[in-house]
Amino acid sequence: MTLERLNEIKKLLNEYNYQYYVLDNPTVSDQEYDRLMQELQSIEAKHPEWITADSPSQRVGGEVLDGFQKVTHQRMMLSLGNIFNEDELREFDDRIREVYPQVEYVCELKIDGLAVSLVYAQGQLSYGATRGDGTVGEDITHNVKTIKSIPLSIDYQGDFEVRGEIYMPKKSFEQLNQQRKEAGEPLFANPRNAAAGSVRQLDSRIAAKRGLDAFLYMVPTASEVGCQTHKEALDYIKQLGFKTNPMTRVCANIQEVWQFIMEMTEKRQSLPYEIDGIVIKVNRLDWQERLGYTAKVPKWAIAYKFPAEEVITKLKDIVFTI
Ligand SMILES: NC(=O)c1cc2c(=O)c3cc(F)ccc3oc2nc1N
Repeated sequence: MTLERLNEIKKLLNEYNYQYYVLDNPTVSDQEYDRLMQELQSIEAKHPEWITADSPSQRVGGEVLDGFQKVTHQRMMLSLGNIFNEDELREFDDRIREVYPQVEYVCELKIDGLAVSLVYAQGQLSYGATRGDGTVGEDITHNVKTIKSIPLSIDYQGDFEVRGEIYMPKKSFEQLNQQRKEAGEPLFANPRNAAAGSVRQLDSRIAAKRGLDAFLYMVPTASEVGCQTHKEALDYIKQLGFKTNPMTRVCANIQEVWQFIMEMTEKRQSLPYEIDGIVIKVNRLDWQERLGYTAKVPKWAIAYKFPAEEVITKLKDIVFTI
């Protein structure tokens, strides 16, 4: 019966997507994947009433919108306060330790992309939205669906939101600018602009070809699903099938945080995606709540920003001339 075959193929392709795009560890050849996708699309062409929102065929894009809908975030999407050196990091730590003398942090790479909120209902992706002004963002669901590491359905039946960063890997960025150069089109200045320009495309077929990816890093209702710490929240969404960043590290104190920052400053150039800093978060979720927010930023997290590249080259020059 072709409906059984259809469901069997969907299960296979979703599994292959997960292995290839989330685990970065494909187990089948591209040919085998394409053959199955063609079989899926031919069955769906014959039986459009069998097409579901989470079918792998929905990833290739095809919707062309005439404008973006607005979405109001159930919880504000704030940005992070910035610090730029070790002294400011210690000041951040001092402020936290006034309330909690012993505090464990989680350090994450600060992916240089654009923030996204993914909302699921009854296990299906309901919508994806940009941060916008923190309260109202743009509905970019049609383009989010083309990002193959973002699951179209999850094994969680209640309402569920997860937030992260959509980014363009360096390789995709170089390929895209090479194509644009050959086509005589203006180049993107950096992967962040290219990612932002791609998710703002009204035609999802264009976004589908941009090689976008995403890391998820925040679960607003983590404590409601039984997580005590931010690290547990990250592990929770990972087991739901979301892509989380493998470099994340729990640090027992601010010395270990600074050690991580030094290590990542070295490793930064070799990463397959751009980062513009390190995000440091208090690990315990109840302490995050207690520490709270200012009008614009959380008090329990901070972004250490790397010095801009040109500054580094200038400093080298100065040292050289002296
Ligand atoms: N770019 C990032 O890789 C990244 C960004 C944020 C945020 O913007 C952010 C904003 C908040 F209000 C709270 C936590 C956050 O955590 C974050 N964690 C990250 N890893």
